[in-house]
Amino acid sequence: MLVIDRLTAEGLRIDHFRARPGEAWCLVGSNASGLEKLCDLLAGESRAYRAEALRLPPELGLLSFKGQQSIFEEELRKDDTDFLNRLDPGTPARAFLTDVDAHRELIKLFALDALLDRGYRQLSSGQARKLCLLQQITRGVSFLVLETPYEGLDQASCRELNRVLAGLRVQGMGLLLLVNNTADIPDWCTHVGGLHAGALVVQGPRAQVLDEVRELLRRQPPLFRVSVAELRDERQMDGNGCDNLVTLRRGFARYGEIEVFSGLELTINRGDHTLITGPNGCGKSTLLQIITGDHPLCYSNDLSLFGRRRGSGESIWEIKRQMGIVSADLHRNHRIAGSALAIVVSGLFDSIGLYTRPNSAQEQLGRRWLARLGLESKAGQPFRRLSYGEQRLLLLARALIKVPRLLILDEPTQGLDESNRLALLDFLAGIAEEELATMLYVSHRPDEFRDFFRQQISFQ
Ligand SMILES: Nc1ncnc2c1ncn2[C@@H]1O[C@H](COP(=O)(O)OP(=O)(O)OP(=O)(O)O)[C@@H](O)[C@H]1O
Repeated sequence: MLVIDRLTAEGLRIDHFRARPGEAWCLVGSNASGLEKLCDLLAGESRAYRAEALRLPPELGLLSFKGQQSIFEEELRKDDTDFLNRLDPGTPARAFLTDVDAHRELIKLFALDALLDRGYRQLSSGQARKLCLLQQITRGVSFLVLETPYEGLDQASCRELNRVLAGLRVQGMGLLLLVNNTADIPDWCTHVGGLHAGALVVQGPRAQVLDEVRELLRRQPPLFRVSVAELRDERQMDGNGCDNLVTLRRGFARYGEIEVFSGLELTINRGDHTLITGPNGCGKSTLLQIITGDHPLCYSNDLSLFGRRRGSGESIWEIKRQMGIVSADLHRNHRIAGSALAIVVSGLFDSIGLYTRPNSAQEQLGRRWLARLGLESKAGQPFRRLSYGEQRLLLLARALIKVPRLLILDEPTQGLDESNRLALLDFLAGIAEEELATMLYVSHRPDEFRDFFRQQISFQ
């Protein structure tokens, strides 16, 4: 049983909460609701709280964005590439799991069976997330806390996860899900609660409180409030006038002997907003990294960007100057010290972190962006200390600050709550209407497949 009584911490207050045996809970809250703070407390990462009681089940498994980031950073620390004379693949996936043989079926359900000998850092973001989920599930704990567990999973994996969790519940596993979109409240939850402005304001049996919880989230105004009209005036580049932004002929990607895709034809002219879909691990991020120049295969592919053949003497900075990028990879690589303001302004320099002193106009522009995200009071706070959702908003601002010609958005709404997600999508629709930028957008969520996309690349 999980017990919380009279708990207060910065940004969080819970008077009374019980997750009793036989109950399956889902707590819902927006990005600023305190949900992530609660997750930190349950993970034992924050000791700055006072409580009459905070009793956690003795065998507790927990999946969170922060936990996943720690695994990634630990893998980087252990990297022995310099000593090995070859790329260090890192800890193999199987080492994260308990009793692989006993869990073969489960591992297969999540399409990880062929990847058990692959290093953690060689997994796609969805594959890594599924591995972290299975790491917790296979440990045989009696209680699981999962922060937005469906995020980043393809549709088939979401369905499987739902089925698996429903089964675990029937077997007596205690479950507490923390989600920020009401669409992610699973049917099998017996109890639901809602956080608002740092407090658990509603909780109870699902049938009694579900509508109230939904309404709570629906009423929450988004932090992301950006007007497309303002951006028109802030546009800094017209480019070289070339309408062709990307042409990839017979595109291919492989890692060693393993082919990811081949024979891919892609043409993106100005206004050809392109949606990329497909299951976890099919090559969506690899394709985008080839386009952004963040993958070594960008040189061996027949690729032209902004009218110039890649590898014809242009600098990567000339290319990056015309792109704005948001991805899970970029997010997890933001391990640098830097304030919220610095991260936003770094978008003008295309660097991870800020190494050039911005002039006052650039700084003012950065502050304007923070205000548009409702984060102006956090300008000086370290990026890494902000919540995952706030970090994601800052990375969006970093990508948008120069109003680039090509916006490359690889699951940009990860970590955003319902209202911010909708606000971002409406904003992108406005960008498309005003022809301010052309978008290349990866998503697993059908509710993000908006009308403004003019073409779709669907990997199988
Ligand atoms: N460094 C690497 N070495 C070997 N294989 C890799 C490496 N990086 C990625 N892969 C593999 O390449 C495939 C494509 O990965 P990619 O990240 O492009 O997938 P994705 O479609 O973006 O997946 P997701 O939906 O999970 O984000 C995956 O099967 C992944 O395991």
